[in-house]
Amino acid sequence: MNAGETIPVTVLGGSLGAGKTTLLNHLLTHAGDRDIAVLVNDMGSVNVDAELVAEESDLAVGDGVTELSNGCICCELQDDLETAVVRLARERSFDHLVVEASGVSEPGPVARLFVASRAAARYDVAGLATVVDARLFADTFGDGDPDRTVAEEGDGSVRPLSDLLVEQVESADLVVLNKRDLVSDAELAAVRDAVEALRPGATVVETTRGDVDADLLLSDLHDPDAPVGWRAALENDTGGDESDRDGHGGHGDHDHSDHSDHDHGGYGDHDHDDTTHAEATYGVTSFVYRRRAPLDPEGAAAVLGDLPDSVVRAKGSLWVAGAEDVHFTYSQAGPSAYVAAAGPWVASRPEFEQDTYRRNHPELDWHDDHGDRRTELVFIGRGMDEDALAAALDAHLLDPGASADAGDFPTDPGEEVALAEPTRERESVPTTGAASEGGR
Ligand SMILES: Nc1nc2c(ncn2[C@@H]2O[C@H](COP(=O)(O)OP(=O)(O)OP(=O)(O)O)[C@@H](O)[C@H]2O)c(=O)[nH]1
Repeated sequence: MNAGETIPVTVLGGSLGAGKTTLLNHLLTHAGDRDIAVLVNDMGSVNVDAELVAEESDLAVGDGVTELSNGCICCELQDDLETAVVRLARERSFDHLVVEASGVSEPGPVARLFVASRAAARYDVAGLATVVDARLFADTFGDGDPDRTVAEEGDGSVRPLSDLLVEQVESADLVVLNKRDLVSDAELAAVRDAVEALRPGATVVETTRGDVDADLLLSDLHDPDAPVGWRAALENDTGGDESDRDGHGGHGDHDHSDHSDHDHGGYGDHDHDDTTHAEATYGVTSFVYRRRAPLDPEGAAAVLGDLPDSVVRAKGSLWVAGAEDVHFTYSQAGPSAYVAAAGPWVASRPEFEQDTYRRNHPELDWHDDHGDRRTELVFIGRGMDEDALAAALDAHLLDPGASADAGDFPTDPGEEVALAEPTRERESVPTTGAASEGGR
């Protein structure tokens, strides 16, 4: 590398036991004459992964492989990671850096480190690769063994594995469907469907024991502008002309403004996002439910806490009666669904703040009466009964200002409550190969 040149970085993510270390070893033994530096993060105090990688590749820890232990690099080890990568670039010359994030790290924040820190001057993100345990994914989003749908976070708390799987796929440029040998063709097709829906446009490859093509993995795959599935649906939808968004034109038989026979400010629709590759290729559809009216809290919680299995992912904003100043966000992935208080609506802030905000965000969808208050949810799934889903939510629409008790909904910014969550038992979480393959 010449002075001043940046080093490409590939961030490797994936759930616990998905096969990241196996893939890394495959990569190191098939790297040809490339000089690859590897940075491995492991959750335990002993960095098992670094040792395994070093062992199999004849590299000593501290030589080609640098270890960071005792934490998750997306949160408490960010500073260490930054220091380590800057030091690495100073002390050694190499062609490519691969960072293996622990199985519970979110790859996004790790990648951002290389864009927005001291490391940015030395590195360029070439891609985010997510290794998916195809077996685990099929189980989590298929029939679902609830005991397996839990992962432990760095701080010792638990969160549904399904959430993490979804996030790791959503941010990937390359999705490696590993453990091909443990799924049937039909299961693999279903996993591909879901992955395509969550991350349209990502490159998807199938591997056994991480036998990924080194050239592909190390190539420049990163598209920072490629939106994740749900965001793509939302953006495609809001990108339409105003008449579409008002439900007065455009999407013909998918326009459900007639579900709300009372006037909610003339803003009710339910549109297909019919532009995605996933839909054309895999029969995966998404649609946006958007209403300018508050939802009855209890009814909304009942519907959104028990979505049909056909929905793989749902996400968006909620306007909830009884808490009309709180902008709620909603996120569902497989068997888990959460509502969080994101803070006040812009329309609930003092007027001068509203003006400033709107000046700085001209794209903000603003309604004369309701400001930015809205319910706007995108649903991604296979074979969804969109009419039934829209009707189920419409049944709980109230008039703006209607009194209601928002009882269980969170109100402090950042506070989150579960509308649905899988069984939270730690002992069945696959943390090693033996455990992840047990019970199959
Ligand atoms: N059957 C099968 N087993 C695999 C495959 N790839 C990896 N494994 C096994 O799965 C287990 C976990 O693989 P690792 O490479 O350690 O996974 P990891 O993602 O690095 O795991 P963590 O670091 O704990 O997150 C090991 O026992 C591997 O031998 C595969 O394609 N098929």
